[in-house]
Amino acid sequence: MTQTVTPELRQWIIEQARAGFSPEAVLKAMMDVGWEESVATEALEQTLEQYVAGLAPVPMPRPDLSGSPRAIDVGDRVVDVLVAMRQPELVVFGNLLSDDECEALIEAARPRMTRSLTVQTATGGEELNPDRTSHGMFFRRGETDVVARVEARIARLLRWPVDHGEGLQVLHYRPGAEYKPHYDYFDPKEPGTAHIVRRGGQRVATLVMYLNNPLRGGGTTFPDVGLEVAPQRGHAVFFAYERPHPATRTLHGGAPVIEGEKWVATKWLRQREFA
Ligand SMILES: O=C(O)CCC(=O)C(=O)O
Ligand SMILES: [Fe+2]
Repeated sequence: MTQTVTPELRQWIIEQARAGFSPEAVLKAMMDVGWEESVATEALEQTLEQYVAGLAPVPMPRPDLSGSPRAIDVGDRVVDVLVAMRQPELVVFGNLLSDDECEALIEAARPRMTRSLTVQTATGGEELNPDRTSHGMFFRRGETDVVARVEARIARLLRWPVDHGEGLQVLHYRPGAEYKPHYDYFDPKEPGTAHIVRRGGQRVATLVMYLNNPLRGGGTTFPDVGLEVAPQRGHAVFFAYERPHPATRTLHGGAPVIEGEKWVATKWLRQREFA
């Protein structure tokens, strides 16, 4: 006797998937009530494929690169698109910040710099990290006029609300200082992550803005793809990670500064409002 796959069965399969059951578990449940393995497998594959294809894409911060623009007008400035990459999803921008804005950010940050800490996903606290020998500070969102202006510009460029962003972080590297390769998302396997993402959800994208010109060294490296972005005042590198997984190839680091010093401002974007 041939078995037919009804709309009710397809609906049931979708409900099981949405409840978090693995395809293997659903297959076993179907076979337990008498479905032939080949029919059940086919029904599962077809139904889930159609279901996933019909899902709305997850909204993400990203610039509008449709039509391959050479530059993007964000209202108060025309930002150059210098490099765009798919894997990792990455864009290098030129002319995002004016020299005056870079200077103002450095001067407002300078008196508040302390040795950089990293969020410790094991506990949800913060720790001194030997892989990170820069000094840093955080601005509150909108803390100064320049901060507010830059944040509003980023929101228009990346089409992501200001309130979904963390406060701007400023980092200062002296010769020899570096930030070893790391991911910016919070590792889902670490016990502290659940607590961290309660506020604003995961990090889904990063914008590193260069505030000065180191003489040598200090690029932002992406070891998985052998890419190094030169730190050039007013430029920025954007990269996005739709899920917190190494497959996004967003492993990156701040290469050691060889000569001169390096100042950057980092904006991390969250899934939801970061209150
Ligand atoms: O300094 C850099 O180039 C990278 C900074 C960075 O990775 C970060 O702030 O998360
Ligand atoms: Fe980073």
